[in-house]
Amino acid sequence: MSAQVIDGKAFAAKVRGHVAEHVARLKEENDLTPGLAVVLVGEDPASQVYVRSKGKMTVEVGMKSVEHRLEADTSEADLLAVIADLNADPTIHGILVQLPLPGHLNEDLVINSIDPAKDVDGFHISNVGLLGTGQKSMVPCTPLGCLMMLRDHHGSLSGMDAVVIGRSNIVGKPMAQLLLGDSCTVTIAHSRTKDLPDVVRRADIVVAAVGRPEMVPGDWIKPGATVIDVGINRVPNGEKTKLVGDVDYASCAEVAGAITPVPGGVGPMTIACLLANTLTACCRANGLKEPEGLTA
Ligand SMILES: Nc1nc2c(c(=O)[nH]1)N[C@@H](CN(C=O)c1ccc(C(=O)N[C@@H](CCC(=O)O)C(=O)O)cc1)CN2
Repeated sequence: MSAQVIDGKAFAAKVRGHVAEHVARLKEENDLTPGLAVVLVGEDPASQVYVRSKGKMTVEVGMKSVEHRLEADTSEADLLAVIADLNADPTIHGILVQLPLPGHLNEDLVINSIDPAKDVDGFHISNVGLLGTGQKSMVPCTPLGCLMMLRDHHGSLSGMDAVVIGRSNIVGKPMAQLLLGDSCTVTIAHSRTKDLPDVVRRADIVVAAVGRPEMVPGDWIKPGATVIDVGINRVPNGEKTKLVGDVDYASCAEVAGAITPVPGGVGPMTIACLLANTLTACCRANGLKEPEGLTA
């Protein structure tokens, strides 16, 4: 068997197209422009690339884009002051602090200082609680992107066995909540899980989010299962480097029914969902109907 490749790049372009249509309508009918502010502290090269892409795509869908680039040694008080200003700015509907932050900054404190209604990353403790209790919240972008691809591929996920490998607050835990919300039977597996290969072999849906290059081989995958690879690992490739996921693509693609590639799978959906969340936040802030199909 050779798996169907789920093209995240094409799907993300479609999502951004829907967002752009809604943004144009908001402008025409309500004289409103959604605004997204991205805060970057320090000079991490990968973060700089992601922040540049976010700004470019924000403008491409017709939204207002604001960037705050702060020195790596910025104090917590100064960072909190930037966030407080953005919280108070009525033209800004979404605020995102690019992670990881330099080690001297308390990530939880910083994230929880963002107005939960503008927390388009869905990392604020209030949004975590709302998602966990099945209430309307801002949903973290990467898991939301995975859910959209799964719904698009399967239609209903009800009754399916899903295994999420990884228990991070940013991906693993919210992914499990979303799958539960769609009535999957969900297992969260991690580094201490006993008999991990057997646990994964039971799954109709495998979401790999461990951050270990090519950790999941094809013989862990149930024939026909859907494999969503969240990993983005840069590994040596001769004199250069290449990107690989958390699953061994070649062997998993032989067994799976469908699989996301790396690059071009989950990654592009992260930024598309960030734009979708900013649009949703703008609609909620103004008491307008939310766009359909762009949130959980
Ligand atoms: N505040 C946040 N910080 C971080 C998040 C996040 O969602 N919010 N996620 C990641 C980084 N990230 C967005 O910020 C991100 C990662 C990867 C991609 C992507 O499109 N990847 C491409 C490959 C890109 C490459 O060549 O390096 C792909 O998979 O095809 C987009 C966004 C950590 N920080």
